[in-house]
Amino acid sequence: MAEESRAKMATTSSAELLQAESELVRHSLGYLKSMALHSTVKLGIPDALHRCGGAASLPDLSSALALPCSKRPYLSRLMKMLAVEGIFTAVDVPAAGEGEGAATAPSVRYGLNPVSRLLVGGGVSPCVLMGTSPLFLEASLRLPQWFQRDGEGEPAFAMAHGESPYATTGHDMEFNALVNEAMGSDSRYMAELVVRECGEVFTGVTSLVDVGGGNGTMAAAIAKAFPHVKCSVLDLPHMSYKASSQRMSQLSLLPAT
Ligand SMILES: C[S@@+](CC[C@H](N)C(=O)[O-])C[C@H]1O[C@@H](n2cnc3c(N)ncnc32)[C@H](O)[C@@H]1O
Repeated sequence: MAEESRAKMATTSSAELLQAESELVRHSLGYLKSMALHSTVKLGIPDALHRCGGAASLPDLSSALALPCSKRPYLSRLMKMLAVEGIFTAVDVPAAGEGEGAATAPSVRYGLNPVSRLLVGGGVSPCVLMGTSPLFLEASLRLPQWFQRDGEGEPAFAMAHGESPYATTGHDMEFNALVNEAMGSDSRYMAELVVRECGEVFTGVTSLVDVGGGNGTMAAAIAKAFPHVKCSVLDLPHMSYKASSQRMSQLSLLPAT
């Protein structure tokens, strides 16, 4: 062991060393929290809880998800982790009856909270899937090299994939759909808030252009709520515009060249 490390260990208590080591392990595996959230969306857990009335015991949730019996015990770990992270609620259900004669063992019911409710019925699930997509994860692994290069230089995504995310959406249709759905789902949710909370900013406005307006979700919501505003969306030609947006007379689409 290097002299310096030995000196450090001599001045640090065993409890502190154990705590420090467990902090490092916790942070090194921190990406598993993102992957647990990714699994939640892929497995359809928020929708399953919603179908169960908003909360369910583990056996009921397993049945609703139609998981193979061999995997059911692991659902408990996943749900416990997600509840600790604030994605679901966890309520202890005490045993019915006492001692040996108890009719049921103590159990836990997991339920939706404001965070996981955003994932019901699709909600903003596409944002979770985009954030945890392999292309973005690979880009994040380029961060050390990005720091080592002088100047602003290429962003980490371009270092990993040789082009910007919006160039990739031009030829990778799966990634294009992922990005469009993520942006659209976020805009749908944000549009509601913008219209409800910030309506006064459109007073006196007769037209607007949403530059980089994606699939036109935000512009369509503004056009619908404020019929006096003529809205245009400028975006790259391969963005898939919502059919409903195209039908609105005061909304036009301007493909960028
Ligand atoms: C972060 S997304 C925002 C999407 C949209 N505002 C929304 O909330 O759904 C950025 C948008 O900018 C668009 N974009 C990127 N480069 C562009 C360019 N050179 N000209 C026009 N739009 C561009 C992308 O296609 C993408 O839709």
